[in-house]
Amino acid sequence: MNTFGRNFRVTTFGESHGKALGAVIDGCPAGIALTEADIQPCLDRRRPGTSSLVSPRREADRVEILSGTFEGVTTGTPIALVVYNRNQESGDYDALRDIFRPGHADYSYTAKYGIRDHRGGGRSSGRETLSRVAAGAVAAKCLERYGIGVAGRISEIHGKTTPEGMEEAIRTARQEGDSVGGIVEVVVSGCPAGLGDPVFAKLDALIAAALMGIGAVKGVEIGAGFAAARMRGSENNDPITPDGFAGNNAGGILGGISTGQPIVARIAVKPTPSIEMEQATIDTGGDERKIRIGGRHDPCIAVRIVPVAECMTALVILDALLEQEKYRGFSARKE
Ligand SMILES: Cc1cc2nc3c(=O)[nH]c(=O)nc-3n(C[C@H](O)[C@H](O)[C@H](O)COP(=O)(O)O)c2cc1C
Ligand SMILES: C=C(O[C@@H]1CC(C(=O)O)=C[C@@H](OP(=O)(O)O)[C@H]1O)C(=O)O
Repeated sequence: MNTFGRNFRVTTFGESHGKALGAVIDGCPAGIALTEADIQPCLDRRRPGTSSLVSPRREADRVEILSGTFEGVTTGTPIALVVYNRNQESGDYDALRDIFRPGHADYSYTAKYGIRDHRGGGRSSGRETLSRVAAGAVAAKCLERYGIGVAGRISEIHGKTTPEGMEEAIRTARQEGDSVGGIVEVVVSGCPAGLGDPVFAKLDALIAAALMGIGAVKGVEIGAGFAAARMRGSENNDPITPDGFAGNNAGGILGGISTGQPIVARIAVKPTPSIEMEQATIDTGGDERKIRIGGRHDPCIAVRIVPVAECMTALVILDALLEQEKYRGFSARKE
């Protein structure tokens, strides 16, 4: 499955070491002002090679809009977005052709397809997320019309919560040929009450699926999340007052439907699987092997995942908003 969403439908294509990656959006409302300049800043925040704390792969990640706009405005037809790969250096992966990297998707990918593009993980590469960010930037532009914003931040790296502590944890891990994980928080502001379904397509379920669908995300919590399991009802319930909710343990969602409060989601991001430190694994023939992984890798994916998490959340919120407009539009016509 390479398509996401019910109304604002996004199909992504491409591989990390192929010719290009991109997205096709079907269902974008017409009349939204949209040029590459609306998308590029999001891609710039995600791209590798921007500091010593991220993968040194040098990619400009310039986006081109191929279709779906006329004179800088969306036409309601499919929007195709493309970014060409320029700095693959696929030779880094020659030694990994027949070896499964622990923690990456090599083993399970082979189990599923029986064939694997070993260069950079192919479709399972974190680079695929540039396609979602490009599409998410368009969603965020649409959400501006409704006064809805999505903002993410790193709240923790390897247990450290100060900027200095986080940076040191990453640098130390990298020096030791290792990697670290972290926690990223995403907040949706300005979201109206009433988005999401009471069953199945609950807004929290959709957000969790969207965020868990990003590589390296191993946990999602909404509002108080796992901490709620250690509270009493009297502590966890957000009192309702004539002026609104006093507290937001619910994270802006009750019964799968937005309450109008900020929507708060947090994700647990695992340490980068490709590390230089020696690891035990097997090759495609099932024989024991020891590997040290070279090439260009992120020492901490949490650093780069922030715009990806924001964009996936924006896609969910816009999709839910368009869904809600169907209901509201229908009942308005009945009146
Ligand atoms: C933005 C981003 C950057 C990533 N960078 C790397 C990397 O440099 N090296 C690596 O081994 N994995 C990296 N990953 C993680 C792998 O893509 C991911 O762990 C792998 O696909 C296995 O999927 P899973 O962790 O969800 O099980 C990155 C993921 C994201 C989202
Ligand atoms: C290139 C990006 O991140 C890549 C994500 C990634 C992986 O295995 O997920 C592995 C590395 O790429 P490669 O070894 O294929 O050059 C990272 O640099 C990007 O996000 O744009």
